[in-house]
Amino acid sequence: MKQLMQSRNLSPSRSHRSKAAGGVQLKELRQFISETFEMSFMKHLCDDMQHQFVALILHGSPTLSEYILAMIIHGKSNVNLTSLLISKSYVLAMIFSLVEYIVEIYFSPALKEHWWISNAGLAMVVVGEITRKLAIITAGRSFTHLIKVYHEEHHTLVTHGVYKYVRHPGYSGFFIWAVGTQIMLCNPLSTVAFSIVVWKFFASRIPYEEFFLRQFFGSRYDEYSRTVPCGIPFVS
Ligand SMILES: C[S@@+](CC[C@H](N)C(=O)[O-])C[C@H]1O[C@@H](n2cnc3c(N)ncnc32)[C@H](O)[C@@H]1O
Repeated sequence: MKQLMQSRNLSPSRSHRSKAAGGVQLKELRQFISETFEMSFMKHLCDDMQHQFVALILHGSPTLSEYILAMIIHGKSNVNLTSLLISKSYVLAMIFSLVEYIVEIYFSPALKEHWWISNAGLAMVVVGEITRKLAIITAGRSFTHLIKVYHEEHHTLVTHGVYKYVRHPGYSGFFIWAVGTQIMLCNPLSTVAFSIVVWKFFASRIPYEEFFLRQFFGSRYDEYSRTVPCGIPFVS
């Protein structure tokens, strides 16, 4: 900044030398402040574009790796983009999060500089991602992206590994990951919105999924659900 001021002949000693030149100096000073503000905004935007790029990778890589994993487990012909639940609401949520991020970076860049909050969000993203991937690998062919409403021969009840601790580790992982992405971006509105929307989605999906699991596995599933918690807060 000192260099920039010197290059524009705006060092304080020089600016106070002549009262006559004061008007011109003031004009230049105003211009300098506005340029500096623009530069600092551009700098924030550039820094945060890197931040967004990381966020984009953190959004994209789980989806891509899940797609590859699903192809390995279920076979290429049984997997397509709709089976990965990339819905209109999901895309809208991502756009909302991006808009919130850009608006806040413009009007309140300091909001995005709480690094401990951002790092806590990153930790949630990693924990969520590992939990979900463990669930997919543990359940193997029993983990289908669309809820099974007919029992198939290969569909066995999974109660080991991560399923020993929670009944829906795939959903717990997704929930932690989704909220974590918004905490990582220091997006307060999207953090609340993602928590509510993702929670509501699972709160209605889980009873439906468990209705069929009870039909397929009867008393074994009853016993399992009695002893193992759901894995989504306030859903029993
Ligand atoms: C998207 S997967 C999600 C699995 C599980 N809800 C989770 O969060 O890890 C949905 C499919 O998994 C099956 N599923 C869920 N829990 C299961 C379990 N414990 N054993 C076997 N299949 C299960 C359901 O029948 C459904 O077709």
